[in-house]
Amino acid sequence: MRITVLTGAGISAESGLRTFRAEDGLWEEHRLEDVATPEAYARDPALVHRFYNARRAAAAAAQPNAAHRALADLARKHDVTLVTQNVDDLHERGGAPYVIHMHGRLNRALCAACGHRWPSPAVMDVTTACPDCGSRSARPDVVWFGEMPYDLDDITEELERADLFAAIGTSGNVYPAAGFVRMARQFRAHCVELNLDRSAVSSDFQEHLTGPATEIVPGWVA
Ligand SMILES: CC(C)NC(=O)[C@H](Cc1c[nH]c2ccccc12)NC(=O)[C@H](CCCC/N=C(/NCCC(=O)O)S[C@H]1O[C@H](COP(=O)(O)OP(=O)(O)OC[C@H]2O[C@@H](n3cnc4c(N)ncnc43)[C@H](O)[C@@H]2O)[C@@H](O)[C@H]1O)NC(=O)OCc1ccccc1
Repeated sequence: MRITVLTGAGISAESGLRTFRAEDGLWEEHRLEDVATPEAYARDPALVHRFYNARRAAAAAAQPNAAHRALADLARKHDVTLVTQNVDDLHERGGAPYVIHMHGRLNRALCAACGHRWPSPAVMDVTTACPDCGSRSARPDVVWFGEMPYDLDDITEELERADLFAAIGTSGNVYPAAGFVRMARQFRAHCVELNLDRSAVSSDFQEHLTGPATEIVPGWVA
């Protein structure tokens, strides 16, 4: 059985990482366009660095939970492609052998001048230099709004050959990720949504498991 799994911020919520749209969500005190767009970075790189330094520290202090570990088990037993919108590394620390980070990673830096990538220092700021070209235009290696997500060709290929597509802890508001369920349906995959509550694309799924990820994901995997 070929399984493609898409995860969002909800799977890391019980590890203490804030989601985006909840009342105490990340976007509460920060306007998305002020911290997660290339324009924001050009306008006020110091603010953007502070935002991602805080998230990098929170992710480093967090521990993978039972949902992360259950997906690692699933990946050891089945032909699983694990795609995440999350920029934390809790899937890997939960034992997942391979993870597609379609929106990038907090623990990697990207040189906006030469494109070089390297393991991110815990704290970055406007003086952080690229170890390759020396220019001081280091940014977090995350995909900002208006930028092309990573590995879309590989993801599309997996969606086309999936027998089962599962979305876990995602609100279905951000594209192209929110459109994956429709692509999987087109290729006759069975689609299941695992979430605390309904999402913006719940009607596209044939099956719904509702509850906290640490409770419903291990049960679904078993
Ligand atoms: C706001 C939205 C309308 N805008 C977009 O979607 C835009 C524009 C757009 C493109 N196509 C469209 C079509 C229609 C409308 C708009 C668009 N998309 C883009 O700009 C994308 C780039 C988007 C990526 C931006 N970067 C992120 N992250 C990295 C940075 C960072 O993290 O700072 S997005 C970021 O927000 C999203 C947050 O969503 P979720 O993860 O779902 O989190 P959320 O808080 O919303 O929901 C949490 C869910 O969990 C549940 N939950 C909570 N606790 C638990 C719990 N305990 N257990 C279980 N579930 C739980 C909740 O109930 C809830 O349902 C994630 O994707 C996350 O990565 N790029 C692009 O389109 O490029 C060109 C292109 C063109 C053609 C083809 C390809 C590309």
